[in-house]
Amino acid sequence: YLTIKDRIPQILTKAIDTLHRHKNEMFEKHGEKGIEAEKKAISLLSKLRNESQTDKPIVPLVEKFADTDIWNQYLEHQQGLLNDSDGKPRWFYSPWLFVECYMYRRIHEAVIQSPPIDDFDVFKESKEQNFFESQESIMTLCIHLRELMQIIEHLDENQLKDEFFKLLQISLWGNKCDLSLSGGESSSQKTNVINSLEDLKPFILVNDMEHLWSLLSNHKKTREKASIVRVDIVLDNSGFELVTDLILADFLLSSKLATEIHFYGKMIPWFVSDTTIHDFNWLIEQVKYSDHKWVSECGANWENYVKTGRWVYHDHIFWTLPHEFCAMSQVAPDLYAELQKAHLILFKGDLNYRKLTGDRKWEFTVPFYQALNGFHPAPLCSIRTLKAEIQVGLQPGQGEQLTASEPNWLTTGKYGVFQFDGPL
Ligand SMILES: O=P(O)(O)OC[C@H]1O[C@](O)(CO)[C@@H](O)[C@@H]1O
Ligand SMILES: [Mn+2]
Repeated sequence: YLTIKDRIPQILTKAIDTLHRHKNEMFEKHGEKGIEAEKKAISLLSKLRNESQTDKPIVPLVEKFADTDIWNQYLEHQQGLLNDSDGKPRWFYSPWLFVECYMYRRIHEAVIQSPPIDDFDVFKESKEQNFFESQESIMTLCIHLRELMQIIEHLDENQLKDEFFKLLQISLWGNKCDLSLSGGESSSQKTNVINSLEDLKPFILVNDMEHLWSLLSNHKKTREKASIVRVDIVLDNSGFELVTDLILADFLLSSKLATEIHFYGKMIPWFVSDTTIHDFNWLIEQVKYSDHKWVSECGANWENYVKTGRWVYHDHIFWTLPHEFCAMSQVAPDLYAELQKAHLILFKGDLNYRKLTGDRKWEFTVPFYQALNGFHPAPLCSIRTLKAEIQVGLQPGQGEQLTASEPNWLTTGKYGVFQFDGPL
């Protein structure tokens, strides 16, 4: 209710304002046609805002795009779920996950209906701002990584495990910084997160980090010389969070816990801050051109991993569909088959958790395995701070206790989980 009532209008208003402010740039690039296109996109977004605020029916997509038919089929499926046979799904009377995804897909539709500005990312500015505002933390993390690289060969098992756990936790708390929860308002990282890790530990409600370590360190011990250990990361937000993920990915290679990292991002701008291929490349470039020698070395290494294929970035339209992940093997069998090649899949963030668990009102004690509802492409782990009212796999009484002491514990991003599924 809060998302549809407050966040969506706020995000749309911000998108409209962004288009307004780029008017001159569009004129310089495309002349009068650019101005016309900007006007058209604005009017489509205003219409969208009005539809949502007045609880209009959710209408099919009209503009042809790779996923238009799948979306419209899904809409029909939603309609089929309504008891009332000629009732249409509406903004305030449909599943949250579906409506929220639909809103971002309609923003994209407004933009692709407005050539020549059809590649404009209305959230790009906010994502870049998040990166620049987190500069100091990013620098601290990159320097930490470079220092680690110089001694990594000399670390014993326990020390390596400690470092692995540190970088996992940094990537977890990096997930606090998304922009859709704050309605697109700035949410950057300003404190030194490395020093806060010990204080934050009590807020990790499910902590399966040990499983991740035993899985990867066993592969490292038992693998043949030229064989592959592949870790896949389903990315969430660009900016600070993406830096924490790339640092973890760099460490996995340097520590030889993995030999290949595969990343998955979004094909269209999504939930304000989610990473697209453009954001991914832009961020690596930014880090590479840092004035600080060690920071820029990180960027150069990352670019090199991409060039040499040790880091692989994948696009797939499935990630911006409204479907829960248990539908993946049906809806996107090629993607499911790709994920099956991983030795471990890390799912970053809250939206991925909602899709892993089908965004259902599960009992807190339901096992994660059960909530995954048949989605087991490979051993997987959700790394997520809690921003939505879904949590499974807790100890009996744990959820109730939290509710009694902190009514908003599920939605503030203060708590986090490392939740693992796979053979032990
Ligand atoms: O970037 P994350 O961690 O997926 O968080 C996004 C979350 O913010 C919200 O958009 C807020 O409504 C949730 O729907 C979503 O789960
Ligand atoms: Mn996100």
